[in-house]
Amino acid sequence: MATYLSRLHHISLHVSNVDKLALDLVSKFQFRVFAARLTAGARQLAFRKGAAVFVVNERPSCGGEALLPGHRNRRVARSHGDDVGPGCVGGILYDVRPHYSVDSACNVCFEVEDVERSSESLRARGCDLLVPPTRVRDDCGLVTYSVVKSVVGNVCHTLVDTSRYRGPFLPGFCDVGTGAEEDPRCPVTHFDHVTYACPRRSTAEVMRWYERNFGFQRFFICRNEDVDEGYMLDRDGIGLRLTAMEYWKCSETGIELPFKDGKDPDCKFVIAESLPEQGRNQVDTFLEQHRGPGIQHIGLFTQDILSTADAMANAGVQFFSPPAAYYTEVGRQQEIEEAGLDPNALMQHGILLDTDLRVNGEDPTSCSKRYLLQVFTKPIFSEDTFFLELIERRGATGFGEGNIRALWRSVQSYMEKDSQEHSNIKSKQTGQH
Ligand SMILES: O=C(O)C(=O)Cc1ccc(O)cc1
Ligand SMILES: [Fe+2]
Repeated sequence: MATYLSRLHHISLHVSNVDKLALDLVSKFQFRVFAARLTAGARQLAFRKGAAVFVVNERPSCGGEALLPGHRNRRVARSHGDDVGPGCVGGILYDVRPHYSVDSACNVCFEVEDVERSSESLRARGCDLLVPPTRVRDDCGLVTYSVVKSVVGNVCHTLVDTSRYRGPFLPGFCDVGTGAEEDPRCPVTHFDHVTYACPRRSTAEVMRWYERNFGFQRFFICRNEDVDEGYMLDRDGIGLRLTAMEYWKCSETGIELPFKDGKDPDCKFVIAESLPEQGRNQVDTFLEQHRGPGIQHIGLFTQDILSTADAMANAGVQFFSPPAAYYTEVGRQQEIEEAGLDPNALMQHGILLDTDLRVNGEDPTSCSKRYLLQVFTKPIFSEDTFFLELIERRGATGFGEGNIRALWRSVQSYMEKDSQEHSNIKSKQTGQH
């Protein structure tokens, strides 16, 4: 039996400069820092927007962790079944310190009911358990966690059971909430999806790993998608294979969940692989600059993409725009207006609209339109690697073909046209560090 994941708990990023990313998350992306763990050997900050939580960890800039104070303590912390008082632990908690030379989003942490049982069954299935079940406690209670290595590049999954913990986040983190209200202009509620960039011909193995170990289920992005090949975009300059999976179906769990309609918002996982025919592309660039497969982007679900993009852009977030012709294509203005939106407002921030026509029930003459609105931010680290996406779903639950093409083009045209200028800027930035 695969391990049952209750929900996504947080996603962690490992960066060389926590302060820079913290500033971006707070001042540009409107996240709020709410918990921190600052010890001699670890800097870990937690940021929240709705149910979307990022933990930002500082990675050593050189030499690896042997140089860090607290290293010996960390070993003690990791022995099976130890109770760890977080005050005495210098090293990083709830994750492994990645031996990685570039900034990276590389841990998707899941809440599970029984860390010990889940870890044991993952180990029995041949998974690489990087941290065995470990208990951490403070005045607010107890948490158990373990860390398992994913089959995708440097990605790991922390499994955590917080059912016996009452504090603001996790033991060892102190509350640094400022008490500020959420910005109503940015109604981001949760992580919508995580997209992996993977090498050619690796999708099937990745899918099998997640099916077998976490019970993920494949879902089709498009009706004409091939079961074995996935959704292939291999014409018009696009060379992309996409395959999508979700980690559970709400309807099948039969469990009462705390969200509004009784369903936790589920986070989907998308595997992106580049196809060779159309030349070098954004997935190849990711693999090269990230130095291996990993999380390429994360979709933030917003209830209002226009006001979110507007507020974020005013705060300095840069978005990719599709080629200008996108908004003047035949029928596009009408499509946007029919969705009750202003074409100029969408164009201002490069927001894309996809329409999905659904037959209502048995009656083929009764159709309703479902809309999907998306925009990609420019990469948030100094390499052309990880970025965020805003996504608003008005009834549409999957991904739209039109938007995937336009998203692809919006990134591709930036990479191609600006490659020279961009690499100059990047080398200047790197020089400044
Ligand atoms: O549509 C989405 O949100 C996707 O995540 C699909 C996608 C994946 C990778 C790309 O480089 C471009 C588009
Ligand atoms: Fe996406």
